[in-house]
Amino acid sequence: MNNDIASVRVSLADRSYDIQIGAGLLEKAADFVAERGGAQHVVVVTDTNVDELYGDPLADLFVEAGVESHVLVVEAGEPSKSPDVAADLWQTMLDEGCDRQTVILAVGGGVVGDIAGFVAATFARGLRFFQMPTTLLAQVDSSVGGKTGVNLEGAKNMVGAFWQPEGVLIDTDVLKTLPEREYSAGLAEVVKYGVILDADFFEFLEQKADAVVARDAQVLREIIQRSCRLKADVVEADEREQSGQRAKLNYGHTFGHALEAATGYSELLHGEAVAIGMVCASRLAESMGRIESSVTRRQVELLERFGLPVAVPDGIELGELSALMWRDKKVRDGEVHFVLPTRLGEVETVTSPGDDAVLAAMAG
Ligand SMILES: NC(=O)c1ccc[n+]([C@@H]2O[C@H](COP(=O)([O-])OP(=O)(O)OC[C@H]3O[C@@H](n4cnc5c(N)ncnc54)[C@H](O)[C@@H]3O)[C@@H](O)[C@H]2O)c1
Ligand SMILES: O=C(O)C(=O)C[C@@H](O)[C@H](O)[C@H](O)COP(=O)(O)O
Ligand SMILES: [Zn+2]
Repeated sequence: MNNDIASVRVSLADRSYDIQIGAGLLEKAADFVAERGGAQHVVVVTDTNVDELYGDPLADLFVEAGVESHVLVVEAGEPSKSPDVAADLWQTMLDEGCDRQTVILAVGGGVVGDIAGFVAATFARGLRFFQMPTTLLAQVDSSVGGKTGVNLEGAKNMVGAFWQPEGVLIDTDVLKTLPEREYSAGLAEVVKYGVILDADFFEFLEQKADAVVARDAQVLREIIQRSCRLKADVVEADEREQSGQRAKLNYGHTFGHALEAATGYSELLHGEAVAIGMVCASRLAESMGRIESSVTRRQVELLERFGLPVAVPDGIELGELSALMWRDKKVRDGEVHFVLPTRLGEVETVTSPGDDAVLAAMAG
């Protein structure tokens, strides 16, 4: 194992925690939770793919550490982020004798992290919770910041809670087994950070694009650390999305979530929908005269280089997408709010730009 561990602190008063990033950290999982959680009983929530790859070594680690553990496995994929699956997990935990001393460890991608976090926030009115993200998307985004929840039909993440983990352990080695399409999906959220917060980071991604695609270990580690720091800064400033700052992290998501809902959460991956959504949002900003066309062009080129889609797929009715946007959590006083770029590295929120402009942005 490479002992070089990077650490990112998320400072949230009594809810502060560390994100540890390094190669081979999976083998520290049991100690990481036991040291912080003082845990005697850990419920590991994971999915079928991750369990197949990492379930056995993980279970051995808990035995060696003398910590009793149960593994609860959900079906891999977005449909598992549902109220029904949450209810199954609550019931199983009750049947297994879980109580308020039980600690939950999410091991998987954003689906596992979001549903395990939601169960942690709600079972017995709240359990201690840790994240071990295993997709790039989860390592750069979903494991940090405490948004947890499930989808309703036609409305993404509509039921949930803010519930911070008490620690996040990121083993960059597990990305070696991540399928190409899932790796690309994670890169969409990485590009997002460059557009909304950090033009230098965007340029770094452009310059290192080949190394990024090749999953170069050093570049990956830098990307994960910088992304976690950028997200932590936003979460520290606006933990519960009240002041408008956290809404920046939603760039591309008003279009993206509508795309995911319109396709039944099964055709497009979240990162793919966000990639298309960012291009739609940028085009919308361009049509309103808010940015130069080069801002959109550079996003399109980088997203394509990373193997991501940049246009609404054929067969999706644009009017239906537009209607689904009214279920966005950023709707206030009957107005849809879009996060739009003002230049690379900066965004602002714009209220109801008009249906025609929104439809035109999606049409391309
Ligand atoms: N809470 C947040 O702040 C936040 C942020 C961004 C996204 N999200 C949510 O995250 C979800 C998407 O997460 P995701 O992209 O990680 O998808 P995912 O959790 O579905 O994981 C993608 C796939 O990769 C597999 N997998 C996971 N780790 C693997 C590994 N190391 N090797 C091989 N296969 C592996 C999984 O089994 C799954 O099939 C969406 O529901 C999205 O809404 C939440
Ligand atoms: O952490 C946040 O805040 C984000 O917006 C990050 C997004 O990438 C993520 O997809 C999030 O789950 C979207 O949140 P929602 O509030 O729009 O459901
Ligand atoms: Zn997202």
